[in-house]
Amino acid sequence: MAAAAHSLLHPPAARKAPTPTPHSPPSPSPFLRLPSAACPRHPHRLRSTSPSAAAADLTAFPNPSDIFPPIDVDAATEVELRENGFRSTRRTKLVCTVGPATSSPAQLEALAVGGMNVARINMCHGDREWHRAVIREVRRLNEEKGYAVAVMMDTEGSEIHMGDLGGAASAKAEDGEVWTFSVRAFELPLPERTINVNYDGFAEDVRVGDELLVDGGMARFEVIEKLGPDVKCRCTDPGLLLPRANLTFWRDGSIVRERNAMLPTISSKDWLDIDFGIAEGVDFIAVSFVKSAEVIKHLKSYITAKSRGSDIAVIAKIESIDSLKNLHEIIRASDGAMVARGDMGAQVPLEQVPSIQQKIVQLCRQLNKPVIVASQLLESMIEYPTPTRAEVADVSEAVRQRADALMLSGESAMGRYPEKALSVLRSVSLRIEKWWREEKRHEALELQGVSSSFSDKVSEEICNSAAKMANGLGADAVFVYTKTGHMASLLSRCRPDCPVFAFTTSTSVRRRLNLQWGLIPFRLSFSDDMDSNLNRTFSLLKARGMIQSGDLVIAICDMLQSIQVMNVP
Ligand SMILES: Nc1ncnc2c1ncn2[C@@H]1O[C@H](COP(=O)(O)OP(=O)(O)OP(=O)(O)O)[C@@H](O)[C@H]1O
Ligand SMILES: CC(=O)C(=O)O
Ligand SMILES: [K+]
Ligand SMILES: [Mg+2]
Repeated sequence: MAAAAHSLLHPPAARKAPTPTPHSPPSPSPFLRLPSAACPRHPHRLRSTSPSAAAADLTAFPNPSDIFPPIDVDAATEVELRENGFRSTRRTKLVCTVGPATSSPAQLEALAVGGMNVARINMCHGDREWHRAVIREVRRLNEEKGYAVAVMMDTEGSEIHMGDLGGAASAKAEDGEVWTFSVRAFELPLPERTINVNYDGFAEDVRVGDELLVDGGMARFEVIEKLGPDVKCRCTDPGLLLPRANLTFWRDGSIVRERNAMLPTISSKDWLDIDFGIAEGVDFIAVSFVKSAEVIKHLKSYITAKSRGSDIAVIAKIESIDSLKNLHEIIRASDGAMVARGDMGAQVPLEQVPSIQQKIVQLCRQLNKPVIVASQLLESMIEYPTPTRAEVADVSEAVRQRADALMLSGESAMGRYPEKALSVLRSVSLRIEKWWREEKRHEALELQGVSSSFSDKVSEEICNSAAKMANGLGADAVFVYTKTGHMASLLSRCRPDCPVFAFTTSTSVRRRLNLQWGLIPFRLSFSDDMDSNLNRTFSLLKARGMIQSGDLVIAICDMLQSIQVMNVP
């Protein structure tokens, strides 16, 4: 299949919502007694008419609820597959923080069309009703329009931060101005140049002469006087103060961690938010300011007990010095990690952030955990319609490191150009991935074994071999039939040259696979008869224009420890 040329920063014309497949409507199978050939939930999706597919449906899956719809893939991905061919589909996944700029149904749909794989909501901002409305709208889009956008809830955590500025969108601190940072509760409106601080011990812990950094240095103050609960500070680096911005204080060149180091990673408010997330069925919970593996293990067992079967993935946000000390254990205990460069850059010298990013990305790959690179990737696009060259280079570097996902924060939450920012991530990812495939494919990362049990080791070896064969033979795709998603993630870990079509029976596994590099997750019911699975998949995908006769496919499966190589008939 010809790869369409993707021009940097000039993505193809904005795509419309998917249109009906251009096939003539098939006649309904006599066995299935369907009212029409169209899927009732997704009327634009036509069912396959191939006799072999119908026969496979009938023999392996007699329950009609398993058959509706026979195969399901994210609508935006389907358009991309049909337009560009699957060799050039995007491998790097995209996470968008949803905020006031993107919370309406139309804005959310525009992000889904633009390739958002995961919608992130940040519990630092907004109230639960607001977040509930966003989660439900994403679910509705998935149900009614055929997208497969997953939802990630990000906890507030209990680090020190400012209050909400009495409702103002931002405040400007100018050089030399004196501001009051206070732990008092104020009546609204807030007195002028006053900032509320959420941590009760703040006024006791800081000392005159300390430096106070807002958002890791977006504005800087010097503590000049302490008056009971009030701390007077002079602005030494002017900047914009945003609601609930993070605060750190520094003494003699290092960050001060007094009693606030003892604050729990998951606060009582966070636990309530987590209950809310479980009840709303989010796919991922990202835990802010993780310090140890214990908190991740605790949360995972809490989720298991509370959510009875539905598995929510726990993502460890690496954004503090403590998390760096315990990096291996934390990542091992988690289902994935986020390089949260915003707060990280407030805790370690900025020049260390790039090497820390690279280290975390590589470690996650070794340990087979998806990793998200987050914060300020396209910061200038909060205000401007094009990124800086340096931002494009930063995005390129994260793609080149082969991180699983890139994340937009303020760019999509409250910026002026959320869709443009997303399209920049998309086109830079596509361009760098293509360049990598063409030029850099020999710079492979030496992967060590990650499995402990014998059967997992077998799965891992099969995935390694399948990926190697796919590269060696120039295969068009690897197909993996997986109930839990585990084999799909092992394949993704190999970062093969071709995309991985991951077929799974469960919608929640399918949404979780959305975060992993190079996977195109499909929901499909399948049996342990691989020949019938393959025939059925080929005819379903061919009917939808997603594969063609002659395409070379390598197929593996959870249940059978074999590798098949075949051309699509
Ligand atoms: N739900 C929301 N309601 C209002 N504003 C929001 C919301 N979500 C995000 N924002 C705005 O977008 C900005 C960037 O969002 P983001 O989630 O990246 O915040 P952050 O403070 O950088 O992240 P974190 O708190 O996880 O470190 C926030 O500072 C806030 O101004
Ligand atoms: C995303 C986030 O929490 C950070 O960068 O700090
Ligand atoms: K957060
Ligand atoms: Mg943070």
